[in-house]
Amino acid sequence: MMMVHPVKFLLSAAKRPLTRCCSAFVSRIRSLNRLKEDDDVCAEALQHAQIFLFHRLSPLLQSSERGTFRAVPLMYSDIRAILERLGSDEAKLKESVLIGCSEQNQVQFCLDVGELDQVALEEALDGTFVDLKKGFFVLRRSEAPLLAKAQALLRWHLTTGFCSATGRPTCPNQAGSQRVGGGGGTIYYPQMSPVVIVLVSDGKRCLLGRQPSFPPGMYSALAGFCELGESLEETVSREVAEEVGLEVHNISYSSSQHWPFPRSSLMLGCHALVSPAHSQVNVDHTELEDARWFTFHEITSALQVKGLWSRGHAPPLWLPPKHAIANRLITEWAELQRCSQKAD
Ligand SMILES: NC(=O)C1=CN([C@@H]2O[C@H](COP(=O)(O)OP(=O)(O)OC[C@H]3O[C@@H](n4cnc5c(N)ncnc54)[C@H](OP(=O)(O)O)[C@@H]3O)[C@@H](O)[C@H]2O)C=CC1
Ligand SMILES: [Mg+2]
Repeated sequence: MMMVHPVKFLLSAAKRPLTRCCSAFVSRIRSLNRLKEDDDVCAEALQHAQIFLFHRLSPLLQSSERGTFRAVPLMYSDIRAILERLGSDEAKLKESVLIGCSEQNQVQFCLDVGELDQVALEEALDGTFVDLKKGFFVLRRSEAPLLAKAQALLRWHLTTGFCSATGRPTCPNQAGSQRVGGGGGTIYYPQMSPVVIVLVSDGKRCLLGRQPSFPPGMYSALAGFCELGESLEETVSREVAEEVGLEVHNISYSSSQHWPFPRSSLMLGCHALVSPAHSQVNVDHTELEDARWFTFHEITSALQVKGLWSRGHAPPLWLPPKHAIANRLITEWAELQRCSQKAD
């Protein structure tokens, strides 16, 4: 198995002095920003960083206990040796893209080696390149967002090699946080799509819908892409009206999440109410296979379902896994119901 050296890139590589009173978090953020701004400092950091390898956008994973996967961070020198063995060279490592910095001050990059032989790489690295759609839900919750971010950035680089206006090549900075060129010196930044996801309640029940592509029995909160010119509240109102024919009020923001499927989205999680007198659902079947109201009892039972079930023993309702913001919204709603039932 490939050894990962415990070398840490000390943030002192960022030479700009930081104010003494900075918290560790602020120091980390500012140092990361410096790496995005200064190609030389970033190239130096790369030599001591953890690098997560991808093959055609599938991350390198190792299976661990109880059917889970874990990410495999490698060091620069390890990857250089493997690249040389497989007929590539150190220059490839320059394509690495900065993705973050751990709490232990370990700078983290990712690199796609999709042009190299997958089987030979997997043998050399003692791991498997796993489709993120499969790997995401069995990765540790601390690792899944990092690999999702890495895949999003790598995909963006793969698809923005040329300027859409001039057709000329664009060139990344060393951190891979932007691409410049295309003839006019235009700077291109990674793009993502804002999406609202809303848990609608009538005070006693919550409304969930399912798309034909969902696994059997799975229902989730309603979601939809923001249109240009809309506020968060306007998107929530429009999506609920379009998909289930209801008018919502009391929209409140809960939290957000980067979501990698099918492409990078910023999921903006909300709660909203409908009046119990106007809660008759009218589903648009071009968008949803079904949508219906669920009671507190149905939701709390579904939240207790753990892991996968055997064929023939599927629960009546299956909710999105804990990695998904939909699960967080449903859990928040159930908690609120529990509190208000206690207060009654
Ligand atoms: N993390 C979580 O908990 C959850 C995440 N989600 C995610 O939310 C996202 C949106 O939900 P969904 O109900 O599908 O959205 P919508 O209800 O907006 O419907 C999707 C359709 O909108 C069109 N569309 C409009 N703008 C875009 C855009 N920028 N990118 C892609 N398609 C666009 C596409 O139609 P066409 O191709 O016909 O033009 C697409 O098929 C999904 O990607 C889904 O993965 C959903 C539920 C839970
Ligand atoms: Mg939708």
